[in-house]
Amino acid sequence: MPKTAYLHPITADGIQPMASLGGLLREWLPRQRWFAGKDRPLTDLRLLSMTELFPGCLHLLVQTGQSGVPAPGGATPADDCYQLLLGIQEHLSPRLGRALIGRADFGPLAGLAVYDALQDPRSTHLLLERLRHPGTLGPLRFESDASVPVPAGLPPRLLDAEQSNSSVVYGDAFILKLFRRIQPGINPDLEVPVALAGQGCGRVPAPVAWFRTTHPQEATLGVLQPFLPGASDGWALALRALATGDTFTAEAHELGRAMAEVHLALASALPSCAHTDNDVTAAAMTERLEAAAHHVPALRPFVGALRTAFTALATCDPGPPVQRIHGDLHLGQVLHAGREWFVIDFEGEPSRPLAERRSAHSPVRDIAGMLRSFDYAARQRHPWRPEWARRCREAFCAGYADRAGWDPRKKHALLRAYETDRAVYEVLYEARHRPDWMPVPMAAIERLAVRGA
Ligand SMILES: Nc1ncnc2c1ncn2[C@@H]1O[C@H](COP(=O)(O)OP(=O)(O)O)[C@@H](O)[C@H]1O
Ligand SMILES: O=P(O)(O)O[C@H]1O[C@H](CO)[C@@H](O[C@H]2O[C@H](CO)[C@@H](O)[C@H](O)[C@H]2O)[C@H](O)[C@H]1O
Repeated sequence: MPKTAYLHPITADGIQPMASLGGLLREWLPRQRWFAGKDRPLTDLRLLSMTELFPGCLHLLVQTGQSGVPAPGGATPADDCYQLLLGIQEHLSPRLGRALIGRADFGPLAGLAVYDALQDPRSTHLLLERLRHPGTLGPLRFESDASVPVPAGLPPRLLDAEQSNSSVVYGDAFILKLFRRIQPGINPDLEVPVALAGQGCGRVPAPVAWFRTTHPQEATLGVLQPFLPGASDGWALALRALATGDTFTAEAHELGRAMAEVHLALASALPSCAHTDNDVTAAAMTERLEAAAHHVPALRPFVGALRTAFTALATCDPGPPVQRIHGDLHLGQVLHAGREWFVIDFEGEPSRPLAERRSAHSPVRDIAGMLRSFDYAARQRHPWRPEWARRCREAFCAGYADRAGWDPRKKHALLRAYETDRAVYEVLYEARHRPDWMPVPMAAIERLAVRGA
């Protein structure tokens, strides 16, 4: 039986348990795929809340402090909060060896093994049990859509994907996403699918249970949704088509239609009274470009030429009204199952503040995200296949136009500005997370700077 003495007393600022855990976590956190601040050393770690989920499993919210200048669009050094699930055992079973974070060598946890509880099927099983029984546990609130029964005993499987968060699949029937980087407020990945379900939009799996915290501030922590068995994501399908020499135009056309349907449903589900003028958007894009170029020197020679895309945006026709959108649309965010496209992960670009991600934007931003993704896919082949990407882009826009009633291809200035803004975001994203991928968005930067399309 694990010792639980470390839980008492927890001082108000959590210093007591953190003294034993801090050193271990400081080593482990920066190595996690979902840790966003890899560009700066982690210098401080503070406990914001700690709750015993069940014996031997702690739920933690920790605040990281980092020294150095944050990348643009990133968090300030003091305000990153992460959600952790830690297992504590005296004797860790060998099958959990890979989950070990370390053994505390002093303080209330001295001698105990601390490990990543998400890798422990016992913990993920008990987490589902908590979600199946709505209620309160310290600052945590477990809630559900009572009309959808979740059976007991579904076997858990932690997804081993390149993710910004962590997901556990239960019996190929449900998937739980545990948000890692926590910001105060409702997460759009809960808010938007709930609202779309209310509209009867079947393109987005509807949340069946979720949990949130009330301390230190209200924030969404995790969402359970139906799992689409046998689904393949758009990225895998596009790469497969490229490998076999197939076109992807029929799929891209259907995807365009599906995305237009989601946009139409979003506009009714979460109506927006905001009117953002193109010149305000253009100013924000210019600011992001300059900040990104400050951080990534390779962008600097292109700044002047790229800026012209934003100048043109400021004076072009206003385009479709702003509304709630997906916010980080790419081929990895769409799943093909049973001959239909589904859209997932409405969190928006993870590095942007939550308020910005929850505000209204032009739907062209999502369209540009998907167009960039076809380019990313085509560049995975050598020699790269520009014609393949061009056809997919055309087909996607044609499908979108069929359903939306307006044609993105006729909004050249808007599309160019949003595509440029997205490519700038991608340069930063790759610089921070996958430097080897930098040539992919940099090729688009060159194309957009030189040819303007
Ligand atoms: N409802 C679902 N059905 C099937 N697979 C899913 C579902 N939701 C997510 N996935 C799988 O989980 C992966 C990660 O989900 P995602 O929401 O994109 O997480 P993250 O925000 O961490 O990137 C997706 O790429 C997809 O393969
Ligand atoms: O899916 P996430 O919410 O974690 O989105 C982030 O990571 C994506 C990569 O996993 C990144 O997408 C970029 O790379 C994709 C290929 O791996 C490509 O299809 C996208 O077009 C490209 O933007 C995304 O930008 C980032 O927010």
